Amino acid sequence: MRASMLRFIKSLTTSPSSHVLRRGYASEAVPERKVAVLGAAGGIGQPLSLLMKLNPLVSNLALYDIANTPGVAADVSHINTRSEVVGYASDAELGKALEGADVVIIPAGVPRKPGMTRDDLFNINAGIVKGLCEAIAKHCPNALVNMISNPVNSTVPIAAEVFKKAGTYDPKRLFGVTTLDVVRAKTFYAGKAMVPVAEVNVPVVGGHAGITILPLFSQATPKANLSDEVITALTKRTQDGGTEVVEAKAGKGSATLSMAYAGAIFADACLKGLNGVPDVIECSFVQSTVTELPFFASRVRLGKNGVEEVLGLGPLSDFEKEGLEKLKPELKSSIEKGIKFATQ
Ligand SMILES: NC(=O)c1ccc[n+]([C@@H]2O[C@H](COP(=O)([O-])OP(=O)(O)OC[C@H]3O[C@@H](n4cnc5c(N)ncnc54)[C@H](O)[C@@H]3O)[C@@H](O)[C@H]2O)c1
Ligand SMILES: O=C(O)C[C@H](O)C(=O)O
Repeated sequence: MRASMLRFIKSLTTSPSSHVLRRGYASEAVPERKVAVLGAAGGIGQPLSLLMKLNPLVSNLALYDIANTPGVAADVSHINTRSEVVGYASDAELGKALEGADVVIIPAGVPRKPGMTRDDLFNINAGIVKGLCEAIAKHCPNALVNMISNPVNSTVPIAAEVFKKAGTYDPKRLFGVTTLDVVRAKTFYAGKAMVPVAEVNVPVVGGHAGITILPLFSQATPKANLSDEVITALTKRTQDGGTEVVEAKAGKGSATLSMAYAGAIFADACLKGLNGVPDVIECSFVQSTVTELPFFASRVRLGKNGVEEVLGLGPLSDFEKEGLEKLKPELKSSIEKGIKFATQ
């Protein structure tokens, strides 16, 4: 997945776009696909919009934000790639931004400052996500929704409840984006295992906050003989990856560039699945029966209708089994908090 993303970015800088459209993303003509980014002018939204503009699977790119959209849309629209870009700048234009969308990516909402947990964002972001999901239910109920806004462990259940209330809920079409946890786990593992990072695979399961993020380094490939101490340190660094960035940015927000990259990887996987590309697998926080919790992140096979199959956890080490049991109460309460907010 990562290699193909890098390939298409490279190809776009060296080839005319007509050439790019013939490249191997699908054997037949590349179908029309509309992607909407909600929160497109933000720290994540801007580089994510750029990356979606570079993606040859996208034919229409709708950029929506409540502030600064016209400048971002004008800027991105000048790039000579396939998609047509339209900016939508106010609540009144949200419906048009969403109409006909195949994939809706939501990075709208406030980010953390040092000392905050993701749950501290709940009071502001829950309302933002609820409003945007009500509009999705009305204007593009069949879209695949990629939820980036934090706290993901609660915003995904909020979205599910909004869609249920509107009668449009399809669990196959709602995704919490946890790809950044996988991106981090791969990078940190490659550094310790001394293996080429592009070849690394590490599933990350659970949720997207602190100890609910559970990287399964026992299943990492290429295999490496790492000590228990190193695995413990890698696990902690992956769980604290967001905080590492929040602290380094010292009050100027959280991860934006690595998140845009991760969001673009996940949206690309959704588009490939919709287009019928086989064996597209990414980790995501989805409705699940893998554990007793109603939502859980694990590897998911993507297809023409979104989630084709939620894959199981596979064999866990004792350390991972312990981590799994430890994360459940926190994840459960974050899910319940989201459901309560959306149903009250
Ligand atoms: N899932 C993840 O792995 C992950 C990673 C990084 C950040 N995040 C989360 O993503 C969110 C955005 O982070 P950021 O750094 O881009 O923040 P930001 O403040 O830079 O950008 C947020 C954007 O959302 C817009 N916005 C606010 N309310 C809106 C609404 N109702 N409709 C449309 N747009 C609206 C703002 O105008 C702003 O442009 C935060 O909640 C952050 O915690 C998640
Ligand atoms: O840490 C944050 O607040 C942002 C995001 O969830 C991340 O993992 O980087």
